[in-house]
Amino acid sequence: MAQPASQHARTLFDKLWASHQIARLDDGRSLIQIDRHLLHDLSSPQAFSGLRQAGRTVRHPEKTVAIADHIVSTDVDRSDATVPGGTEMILALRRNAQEFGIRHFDIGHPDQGIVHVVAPEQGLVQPGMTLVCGDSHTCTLGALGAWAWGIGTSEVEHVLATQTLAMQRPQSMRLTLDGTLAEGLTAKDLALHVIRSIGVRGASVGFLELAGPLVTALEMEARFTLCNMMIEAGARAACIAPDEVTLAYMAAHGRQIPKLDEALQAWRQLYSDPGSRYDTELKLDINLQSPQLTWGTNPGQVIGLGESLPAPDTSTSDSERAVLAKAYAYMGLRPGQRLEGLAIDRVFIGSCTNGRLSDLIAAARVARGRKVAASVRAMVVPGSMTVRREAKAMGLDKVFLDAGFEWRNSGCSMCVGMNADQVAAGERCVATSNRNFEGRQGPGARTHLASPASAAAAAIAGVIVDHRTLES
Ligand SMILES: CC(C)[C@H](C(=O)O)[C@@H](O)C(=O)O
Ligand code: SF4
Repeated sequence: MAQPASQHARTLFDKLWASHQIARLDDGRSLIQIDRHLLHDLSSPQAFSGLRQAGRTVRHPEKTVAIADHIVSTDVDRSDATVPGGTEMILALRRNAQEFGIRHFDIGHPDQGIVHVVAPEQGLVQPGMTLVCGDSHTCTLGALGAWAWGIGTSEVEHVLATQTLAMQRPQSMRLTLDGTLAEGLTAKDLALHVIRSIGVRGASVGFLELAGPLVTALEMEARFTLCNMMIEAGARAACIAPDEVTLAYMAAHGRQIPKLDEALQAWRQLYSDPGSRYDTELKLDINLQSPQLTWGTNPGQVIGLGESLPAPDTSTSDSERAVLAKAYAYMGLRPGQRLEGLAIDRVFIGSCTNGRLSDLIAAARVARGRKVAASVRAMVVPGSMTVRREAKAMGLDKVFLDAGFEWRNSGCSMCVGMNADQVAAGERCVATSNRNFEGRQGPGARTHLASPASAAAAAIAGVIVDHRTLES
């Protein structure tokens, strides 16, 4: 029988909740202190309009940071011009940041990029913080031991005005990952495999702690990738307790944090005490041997290379059958087929999932000295201009350009069909991003989510292929 949770043993979430709860409200909710608020071009203009209409102002501009990323052009000689309606939003964010005195990583800023890439790079996320942004992939930032989650537009307005949020204490869960990853597989393969295993609602909680040997073995950037994908399993926030890997990252990126040395010590207390229990506990024993890619239209429809696409069986319900049939029709695939050898048209390497330096290094390892297939248009979009600069200093720009990849400026780009970077209807794209929903990369676009190495290999081969057969 399971041991009852010890009275005093607290989970990481218990600690984060207790240290940010500033009041209990009569309706059963609690008022939570928000340490950092990130804004982007797409989800903030409406919130500012509401704020103005209510005659309010920004309570803590110094805790608020704005970043232009979703709608911006990624052309190397870009301006504010982008898709219809987009420029207005870029200008609105600029105006709002200026008027309320908010630091802004605008187009042209040397460190502009995707909000979830820029924030940790610039030391804007710290272990133990509460951090919110009007964006579901804010869960990425919990990799540093922060409680970071995505909020809606009315909540954005509330945080702007008060630097707090009223909320019910959310359900919490710990997912422990144990086992092995074969050589050449990455956090992206692991994340896709986890979502395949537990389903797109398998971790539908407000707070998910990721733990276990497979998690702690990951480098910091790989942890961002894993946490980033957990919203696709339903988790609003995903968090990894700070350890030496986290603290080394903070020592490098948090130099402007006052009393950093003391902070580094304090962050060591942010872990789940032995004997503490989450509302739900789940453990996966993983033995991953092949690259994982999505074949369908949600991030749980994943297959390992070497496997055949699933056919409905006797245990499949009618509604599941309908979902499968729709995904197959949209993707132009059939049960029993394999992904290897499937011809592709586009490759996208970037996004807040896999647009960091280590991702570009992994892709370049495959691309070096090779050529993108004539039938493929492939682009590399660094997650931030900082990443772009660092990659360039390593000569990666040259590797990609020589191979025939486009080497673009930073932004959300082809992860989301909201700027000029889109996949045409019927085209098949291998993408390192996190969502493969119908129309996500453009109406009728067919997306296969994959790791940077898998994406680079597909660009070279012109078909889906196991990158380990190419790597030099
Ligand atoms: C547009 C934005 C609000 C959205 C999100 O919430 O995640 C986007 O970033 C995404 O990845 O779908
Ligand atoms: S890169 Fe994609 S997932 Fe990330 S914030 Fe931008 S649109 Fe959302």
